[in-house]
Amino acid sequence: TRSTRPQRLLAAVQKNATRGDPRSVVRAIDQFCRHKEWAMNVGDEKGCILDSVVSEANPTYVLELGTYCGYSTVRIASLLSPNSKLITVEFNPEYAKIARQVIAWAGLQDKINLVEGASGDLIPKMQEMFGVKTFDLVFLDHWKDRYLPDTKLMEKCGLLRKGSILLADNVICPGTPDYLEYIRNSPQYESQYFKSHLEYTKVEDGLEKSVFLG
Ligand SMILES: Nc1ncnc2c1ncn2CCCCCNC(=O)c1cc(-c2ccc(F)cc2)cc(O)c1O
Ligand SMILES: [Mg+2]
Repeated sequence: TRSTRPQRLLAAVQKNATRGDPRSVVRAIDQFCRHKEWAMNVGDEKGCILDSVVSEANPTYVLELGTYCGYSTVRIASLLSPNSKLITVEFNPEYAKIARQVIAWAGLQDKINLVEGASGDLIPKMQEMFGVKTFDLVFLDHWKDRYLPDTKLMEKCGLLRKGSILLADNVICPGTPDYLEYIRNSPQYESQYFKSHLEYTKVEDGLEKSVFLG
């Protein structure tokens, strides 16, 4: 049977990237998506904004919601300091299978815990499963109608501390209107919009960075 797009993306990584070199994995995926087949990675343009937010935050504990093929997982983990951890949550087992291989190719499996399941089910279990108290940075890139309920759930579970950063992809395209409305009007957050483009296109999109004020 015909291969899937994630399988073809993984093949491009294994063909064009150097084992153990995360930046070459990121570059190989961007090349594949720009010249061969579009895929819903955060991409190179928004990826630079992601890099600057991660570098500035220098987080110890990172949560990513929505792994897909592991592009942003590898991109973030490549910037983390030695004792830090990234937990990434993926709902789709096919995506998770590919992401594990992309993460292994980058040589980052020791920094990354990929857990399969729905964010709404797993968020309440984060403390017991991984011994994490609070997350310093959360990257939201999963179902767009889960951004708001999962943010409220993280607040309720005490997973955010004063200064925790939420970085949300796709707030314009496909769009997360209820999340934007909430986070921009809540006195508990200080938000900033980084205007950019939908990955590999000229369509407007952007990242919303919000600092939890506690
Ligand atoms: N742990 C969990 N819990 C719940 N859902 C979970 C999950 N883990 C995964 N999912 C299920 C999310 C599946 C992918 C989410 N991302 C997206 O849907 C997405 C779509 C576009 C897009 C834009 C314009 C277009 F024309 C077409 C597509 C771009 C993006 O950057 C996107 O991130
Ligand atoms: Mg996205």
